[in-house]
Amino acid sequence: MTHPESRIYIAGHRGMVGSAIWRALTAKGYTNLIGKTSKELDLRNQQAVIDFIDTEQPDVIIDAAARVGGILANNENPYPFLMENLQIQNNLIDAAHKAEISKFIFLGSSCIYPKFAPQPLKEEYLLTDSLEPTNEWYAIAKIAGVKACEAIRKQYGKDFVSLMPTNLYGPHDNFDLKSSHVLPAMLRKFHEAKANNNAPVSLWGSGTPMREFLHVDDLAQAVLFAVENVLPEHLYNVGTGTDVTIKELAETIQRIVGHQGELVWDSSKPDGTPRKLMDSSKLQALGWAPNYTLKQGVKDTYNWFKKNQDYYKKVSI
Ligand SMILES: NC(=O)C1=CN([C@@H]2O[C@H](COP(=O)(O)OP(=O)(O)OC[C@H]3O[C@@H](n4cnc5c(N)ncnc54)[C@H](OP(=O)(O)O)[C@@H]3O)[C@@H](O)[C@H]2O)C=CC1
Ligand SMILES: C[C@H]1O[C@H](OP(=O)(O)OP(=O)(O)OC[C@H]2O[C@@H](n3cnc4c(=O)[nH]c(N)nc43)[C@H](O)[C@@H]2O)[C@@H](O)[C@@H](O)C1=O
Repeated sequence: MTHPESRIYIAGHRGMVGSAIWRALTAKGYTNLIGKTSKELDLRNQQAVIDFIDTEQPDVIIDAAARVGGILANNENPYPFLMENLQIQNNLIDAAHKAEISKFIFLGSSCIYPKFAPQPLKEEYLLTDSLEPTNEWYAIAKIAGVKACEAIRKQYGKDFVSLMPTNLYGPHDNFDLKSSHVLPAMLRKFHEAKANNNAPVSLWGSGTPMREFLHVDDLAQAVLFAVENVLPEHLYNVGTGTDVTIKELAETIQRIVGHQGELVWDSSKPDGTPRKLMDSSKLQALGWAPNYTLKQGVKDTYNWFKKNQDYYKKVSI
């Protein structure tokens, strides 16, 4: 069992997810959190990861480090999204296994499920059909991570568990317009267009795909739940259970930002998967539940965005 002095290593602690987990654990009284930037420890370097885990001997490892991006970044960078994610997670999982670390929490994504699987997506639909082509490279890496943790759990009885979040958003998101996900991209586009005399806003695809959005602080509570409990199965979906069309999302964000111009849909950009609503009832039955509504979450993120004008100007990948 974990306790406030447990040594917990959060890989990717500066990212949107890792920083939310750090906040949640700190608020709960955990005092021995360990974090390294990618400059200090490149997780693609196997020997460096082995040495680091051997030296630090954490009680728990949370893998929130990955090469992450929206639909276009995934589609245009298949090799790094496949290979860097395999390298990062393989190095962490294998070093943790060899150093006898007893608890490991792996973060995947809802894109691991087949493109046309029945909705809502249940954990058992994994590997029942083919993937969405815009992100199959990333999805295959994530599926390998789920399977590596499942294999260690099955063969050695260790508490290695995988959480599959739906599309996330919140403080410290990536607001770069080329590499970001849709929600931060819309916040920035509407904000800048409003300041530019309510200029038209160009959005990608048809607006008809549906997505489920979870505030990152709600995901962090799910990770905290997995830190503090031994979950009985190897794989859990983490979502709200509600989805919206991309057009509905645009209208919600447009209202919150107060933009009054036109919306233009750029059909040269991909739609991606038509729908990926998850069934998160397994984790909810154990006791986790989300708190934010989409409206509250978007308002919270927009406030954060306005206070951090320099942050979102970070360079693209
Ligand atoms: N964003 C989303 O909508 C979703 C995210 N997820 C999952 O959550 C996890 C975190 O995503 P998110 O927080 O959004 O991503 P971010 O891009 O915000 O953060 C990723 C983190 O990974 C670290 N990292 C990347 N490459 C390396 C490397 N070679 N060595 C060491 N560290 C590295 C970065 O460290 P540094 O800052 O030091 O460079 C960064 O802090 C990922 O596993 C992702 O798949 C799942 C579903 C949806
Ligand atoms: C989390 C998840 O994230 C990715 O999958 P995705 O959900 O398709 O990603 P997305 O957020 O970028 O787009 C969602 C929808 O929104 C539309 N859209 C409109 N206008 C903009 C826009 O301005 N930017 C972006 N990025 N999308 C836009 C866009 O065309 C698409 O229809 C994968 O990386 C995958 O690997 C993964 O795990």
